[in-house]
Amino acid sequence: MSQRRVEVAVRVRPDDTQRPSCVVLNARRRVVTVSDELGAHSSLGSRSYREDLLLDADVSNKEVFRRLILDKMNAATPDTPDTLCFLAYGHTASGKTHSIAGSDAEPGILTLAVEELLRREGVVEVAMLEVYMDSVYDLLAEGAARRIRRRQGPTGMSIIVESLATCTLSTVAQWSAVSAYGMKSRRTAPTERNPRSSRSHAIFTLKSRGVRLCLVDLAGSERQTVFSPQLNKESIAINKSLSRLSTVLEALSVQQTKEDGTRSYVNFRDTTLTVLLQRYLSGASMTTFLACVHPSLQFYPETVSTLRYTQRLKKIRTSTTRSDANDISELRFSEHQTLLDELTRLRTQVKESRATSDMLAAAQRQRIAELERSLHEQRASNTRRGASAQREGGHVERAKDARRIAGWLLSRVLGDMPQLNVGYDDYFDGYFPESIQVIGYVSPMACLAPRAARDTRLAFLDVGDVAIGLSMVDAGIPPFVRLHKVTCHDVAMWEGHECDGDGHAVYVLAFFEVDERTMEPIEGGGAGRLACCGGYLSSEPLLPLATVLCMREDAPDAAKEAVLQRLVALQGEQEDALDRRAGHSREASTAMDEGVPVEALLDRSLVDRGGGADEASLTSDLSHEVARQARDTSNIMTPFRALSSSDESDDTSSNSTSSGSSAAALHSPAAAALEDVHVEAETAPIVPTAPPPPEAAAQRQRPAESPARAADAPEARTKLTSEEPPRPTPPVEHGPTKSTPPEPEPPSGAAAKQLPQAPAETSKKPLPPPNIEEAMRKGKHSKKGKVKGDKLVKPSSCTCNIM
Ligand SMILES: Nc1ncnc2c1ncn2[C@@H]1O[C@H](COP(=O)(O)OP(=O)(O)OP(=O)(O)O)[C@@H](O)[C@H]1O
Repeated sequence: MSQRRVEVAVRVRPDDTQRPSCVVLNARRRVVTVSDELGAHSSLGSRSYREDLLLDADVSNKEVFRRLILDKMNAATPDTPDTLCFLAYGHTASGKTHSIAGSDAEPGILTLAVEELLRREGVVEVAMLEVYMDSVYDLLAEGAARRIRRRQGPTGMSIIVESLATCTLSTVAQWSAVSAYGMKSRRTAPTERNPRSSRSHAIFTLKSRGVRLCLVDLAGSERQTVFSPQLNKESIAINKSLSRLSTVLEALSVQQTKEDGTRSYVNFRDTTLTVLLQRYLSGASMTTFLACVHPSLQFYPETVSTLRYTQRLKKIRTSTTRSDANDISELRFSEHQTLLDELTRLRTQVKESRATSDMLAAAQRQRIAELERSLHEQRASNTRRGASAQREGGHVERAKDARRIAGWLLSRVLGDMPQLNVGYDDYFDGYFPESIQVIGYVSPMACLAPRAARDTRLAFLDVGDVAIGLSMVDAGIPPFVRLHKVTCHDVAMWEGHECDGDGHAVYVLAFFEVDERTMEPIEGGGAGRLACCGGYLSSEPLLPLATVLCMREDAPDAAKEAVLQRLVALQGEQEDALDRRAGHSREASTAMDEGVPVEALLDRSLVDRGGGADEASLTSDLSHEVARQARDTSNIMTPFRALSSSDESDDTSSNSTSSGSSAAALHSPAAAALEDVHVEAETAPIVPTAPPPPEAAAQRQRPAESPARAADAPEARTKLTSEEPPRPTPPVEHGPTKSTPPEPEPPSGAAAKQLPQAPAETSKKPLPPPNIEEAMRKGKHSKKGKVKGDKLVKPSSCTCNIM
């Protein structure tokens, strides 16, 4: 006996347009009214349609699933068809795909059905296909295998889709993977009304022991107003298949039972879609049509058309037919047993992998706790350090600014006196392969204290860019960065160096001291390990000790000079910003803006120091700061430690009159120069000076005095410095050769233009007495050669140290 097995539900999606609504639902009477109060589509007027079920815009997919599928699954009896079919129908952008496939935020009916079947039976078989331009494509197959053929089953009622891939699933995770793959394979395209409009009809089949489900996401009926050959072709195919479906439904709705008990003929063969849906519309299933509508007045004609369609569906009557035994969707008993076995095996696997992941999670939790503890400790120690810095010298921020400016002034001195950097340069040079040369570096002040010993507790990061390297001194680097070990010589593996215009590579390496609390070596061959040296992983933000610029040794000097000029220019920009903030004069940076060579900056800085009262007091502040930092090695930004006495016995024996790390740092050649700057700025009037008498030169070559001695004898220091000529650098003795002092090497290039040749011609402030001979006597021969024979010379490519 024929009966009604097609149910119709109307779902109104939320309105995303700013237009008035044209749909009113009367849930009690189950009537939808579509009205055009503004008369925009007056010819159609207001219509009412009675439906089986109404779902308004607040209803979720879960609720739709419960009311339209779950309730039927629960109410199934041996007399009802074992197949449930669910078709989403409606115009474009009305919410069909949202209902069936859902979104990341809201799972669709398909996922909810898979989860339910897995819960009930532990296993489910899934197939997905799409009908595109009247051809069938397997959504779970790849490449050419996607296009598949259909054929009539032996009884004529069923359709067999040949070689359709089916997946047997036992977990939700497996389903997630399968559905993501299948959905991605669907043909979609942006259209006028839907940025992800389905260009095909999709049919999803779920089979388990008791139930089989067919979910159909029909492509939306649409009118193309924008000309696009492809979209138009697709639209024609979509509208044609929907129109044939409509014809079939119309025929079914008026289908008569003949005298011999047979039913009048309905032609399903015109399109692939109707062929595939035949069994679901002919009594072998309980079928639900979900008519999706958009409430906006803009979609008034489409909404009326969809609801008219539903009226036809309500008239369809079918007689029950049983499933075709040869249908591919049939699960046979032996298969069932196999599936149960597989299910048991998979469940055991899941249990085991859960145990493993529990162990991993416990280890990770422990590691996180450790990291949090050390972070906490470090924060506490930073706070203590910050508080003591405030007690000592006032505001921390101001001290930082002063340090930067002081560092810059000092770099001008050192820029022209590379011999004072000898220990520092050698320190970094010692780490790199012969082919790589250090050409400049950016560092906080106290790092200038040379460290002769090769200390392997250093790590570096190739930051790839001079500007980034410069800003890192202040900003630091974020945590969880992999750093190279200092011994890493595999230059090809250093990341992302920049190249100058002529293709000369510039390596910008930020150096960090290895701290066991915040950095750990990466052991084993895991993915996090650097292939060249293994590397360290930092778990905390870090501030570099120094950022070192390197180039290939054989790069032309002009290229090296250009990189340094760029560094100087960048530093100038930073200094400008600081000046603006602090309200200082910009005069000091003018030279950099104009691109004056590094050598010339020394003179300009000395002239600046001879300026007005404000500058003099600034210089005095700065020189205090310089000296203070030379003593202070505890700052977080200056973790270079002082020279140990075993490393530098010569240094300490010749220079030191006190002990302890700060004293050691102070008596390095650079620190001696700093001390000189300090004393001079405090006491010396700035006067043009005469060339030094030989004794003064000899005096200048003596070891630097301790701060205590300097403070005790300001007169002597004043006298000494006032007698100092700024240039030329005196000859030095080196090694065993104690011959006649050679002539000082004349300055060359830009330096020759800028540096005074005779003291009488200049008003520049005299240079503090650097302890050059001491530095040279220490025998720190840079492999780049800062000493030639008995002569002290500038390196062929200048080294610039800028803070
Ligand atoms: N009930 C709803 N709740 C929230 N968002 C919805 C709802 N219905 C539809 N949408 C959203 O509207 C947009 C269009 O919906 P969807 O893609 O489902 O339309 P469609 O009817 O399948 O269109 P087409 O036929 O062009 O493929 C999507 O971004 C979707 O998330």
